[in-house]
Amino acid sequence: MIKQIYSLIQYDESVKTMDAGADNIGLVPMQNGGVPAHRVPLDRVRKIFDEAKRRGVTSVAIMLTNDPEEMLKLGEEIQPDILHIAGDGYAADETFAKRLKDVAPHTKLMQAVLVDNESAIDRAKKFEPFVDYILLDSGLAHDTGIGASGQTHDWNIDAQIVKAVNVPVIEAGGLGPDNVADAIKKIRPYGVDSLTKTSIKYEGGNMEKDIDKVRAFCENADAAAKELGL
Ligand SMILES: O=C(O)c1ccccc1NCC(=O)[C@H](O)[C@H](O)COP(=O)(O)O
Repeated sequence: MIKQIYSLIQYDESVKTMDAGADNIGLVPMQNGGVPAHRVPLDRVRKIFDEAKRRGVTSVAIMLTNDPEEMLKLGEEIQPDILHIAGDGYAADETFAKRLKDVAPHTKLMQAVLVDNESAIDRAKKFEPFVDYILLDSGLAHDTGIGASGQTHDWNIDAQIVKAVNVPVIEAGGLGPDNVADAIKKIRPYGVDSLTKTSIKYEGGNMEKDIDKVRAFCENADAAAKELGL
């Protein structure tokens, strides 16, 4: 079971998050979009992703800009393991996937799908031919994009999507140590993601990871997956 932990800002918390069991770590490289306090300067992104690579942890660059040219430029500059499109104004298409391969040949593409009703099943299927991962999420966040809401959604729809698409699915939206095992049992995803419920949030959008919660999230996810033989 892949445990994906967002959104890292500082180098030290990134190291502690990897020590606590994260398989994928995600952050928002400096861009025109997203919560200003979450944006990470590119020199720090490189330092964090270099450390992830050294440990065999997967690096994810979260795209909240709605400009595909800016996404491709960031992909080329950073060469992350995964580029995750999470904005609500632009979704990947076949042309984007090909252009990303040209500029970042080893970077996989993850597309967020907003699960608001059953039409999400067809929307997820549309991405299947050209993305490497689908992330199912709640939203919309009050400030931007799909996600970071801390809210769950209808898991029955997610379970249908996991069966309907032939792409690894990461489950997101309101997951924390308390409910990650239930989500895995109900949905049987490839991976699980957490932001709000494994973070301490401060005024002005500042936040840091709560490492005890990150560790509990990873342990509970692994225990549920083991119980199910996943
Ligand atoms: O990572 C961010 O800063 C972010 C900001 C605005 C929208 C989405 C963002 N991240 C996308 C993610 O995939 C989150 O981890 C996912 O939405 C889960 O969030 P939560 O429900 O808060 O656990």
